[in-house]
Amino acid sequence: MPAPPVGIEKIVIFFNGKMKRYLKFIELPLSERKFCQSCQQLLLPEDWEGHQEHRVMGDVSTTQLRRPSRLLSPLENKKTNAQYLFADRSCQFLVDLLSTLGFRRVLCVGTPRLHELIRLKASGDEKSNIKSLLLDIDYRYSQFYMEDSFCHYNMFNHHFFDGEAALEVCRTFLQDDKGEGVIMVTDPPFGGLVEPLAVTFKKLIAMWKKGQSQDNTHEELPIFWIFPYFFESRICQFFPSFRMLDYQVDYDNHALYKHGKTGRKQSPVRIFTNIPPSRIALPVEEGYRFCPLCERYVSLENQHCEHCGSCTSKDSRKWNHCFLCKKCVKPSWVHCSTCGRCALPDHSCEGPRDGCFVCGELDHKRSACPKISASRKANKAVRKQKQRKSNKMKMETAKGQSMNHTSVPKKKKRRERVHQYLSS
Ligand SMILES: C[S@@+](CC[C@H](N)C(=O)[O-])C[C@H]1O[C@@H](n2cnc3c(N)ncnc32)[C@H](O)[C@@H]1O
Ligand SMILES: [Zn+2]
Ligand SMILES: [Zn+2]
Ligand SMILES: [Zn+2]
Ligand SMILES: [Zn+2]
Ligand SMILES: [Zn+2]
Repeated sequence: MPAPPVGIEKIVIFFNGKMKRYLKFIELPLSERKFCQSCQQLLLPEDWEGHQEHRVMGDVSTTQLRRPSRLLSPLENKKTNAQYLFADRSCQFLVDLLSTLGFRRVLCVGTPRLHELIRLKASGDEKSNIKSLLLDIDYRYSQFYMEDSFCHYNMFNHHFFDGEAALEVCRTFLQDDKGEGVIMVTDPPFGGLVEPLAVTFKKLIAMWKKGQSQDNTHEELPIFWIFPYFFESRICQFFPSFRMLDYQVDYDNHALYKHGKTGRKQSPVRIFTNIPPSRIALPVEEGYRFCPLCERYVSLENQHCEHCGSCTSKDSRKWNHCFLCKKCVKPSWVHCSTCGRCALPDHSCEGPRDGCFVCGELDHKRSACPKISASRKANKAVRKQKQRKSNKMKMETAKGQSMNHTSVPKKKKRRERVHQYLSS
């Protein structure tokens, strides 16, 4: 028998069961293209009978197939872990930014809507031919993508559900072109712990590094980590080269929004990155300006403090400089002479202290204290992570149920912290 042409094994892998179904599906006339909303599944004529009592949508167009994040309903099981999808404005901003910065490959970790917009642009515009690989735990997406553009993945323990073949897809993607022109963009569930995520991202960075030539050893894999601003100290503890941008990431279905004075929605979500902020222009028409002293774009309300020497606001409100604390503080805080620092006016000076029990700072709790040994906490998180069965999560997601990674008391604590930040 003649030897198969080079690469045939790879092609065979692509045409697995799911893909065969997809190819059959797009061959169907429009009137026979159905999607079961109850089961979140594309239906072939032989499946129809089993879904008679379900909510079935007909005439699924090619345009709809190219935007699975609109066809699938976002997972909304838990407030802290819901699938928050980018609003068009933010998604468009990200794609334009990636293109302006000259990236040719984007590893999308938990960003299905960004992945699909990149692919849409690439198919419609010859010039912007950016490739994208999506890693996500939401298995429903496997119906719409080949194995070279989607891997079923758990970002909390760096697990590829389809084993070595999927890991190889990711490795090739990161190491292609000697690792040049690639960026990782991630938007993890906000209820997730920073430590296991950081451990995972370091593994992806190491994978990318292995494809680098020897003389590039000091280079870093460019990353956009999208997360609420109040995790800044935690993220920078693991990735000291990261800076937080002022850009407010908007979502279609975000529970943490609150209305600002202008009536405009204020999002607490920001971009953390190791790309110099001076290279990232934020849209002036959306209320950002360039601060020549800080050499970065900031929101209009974020004023440059001459005493601190920087634009100090973290939450896009105007912060005030306190000469006693020698730093800028949130507008809602006043200096308390009993405590010797700024705090909310209704804090209790006696009784249990607000803020951190370890270092006394008011802007974080003990659990987020940068002074507690990072390694001790990371080890604890990894131990906890190991205890969780990865297949439990696989089953839960397949059923569209909870994607819960944290114990109940921890989650409750985190929700309280989020609330505390948003109401101060
Ligand atoms: C906050 S949403 C971000 C979606 C993004 N804003 C978008 O529009 O493309 C979190 C994403 O991470 C995925 N996700 C949740 N838990 C995950 C896990 N353990 N491993 C990998 N992905 C996960 C969800 O399915 C979801 O797509
Ligand atoms: Zn059904
Ligand atoms: Zn400034
Ligand atoms: Zn100041
Ligand atoms: Zn003060
Ligand atoms: Zn006090």
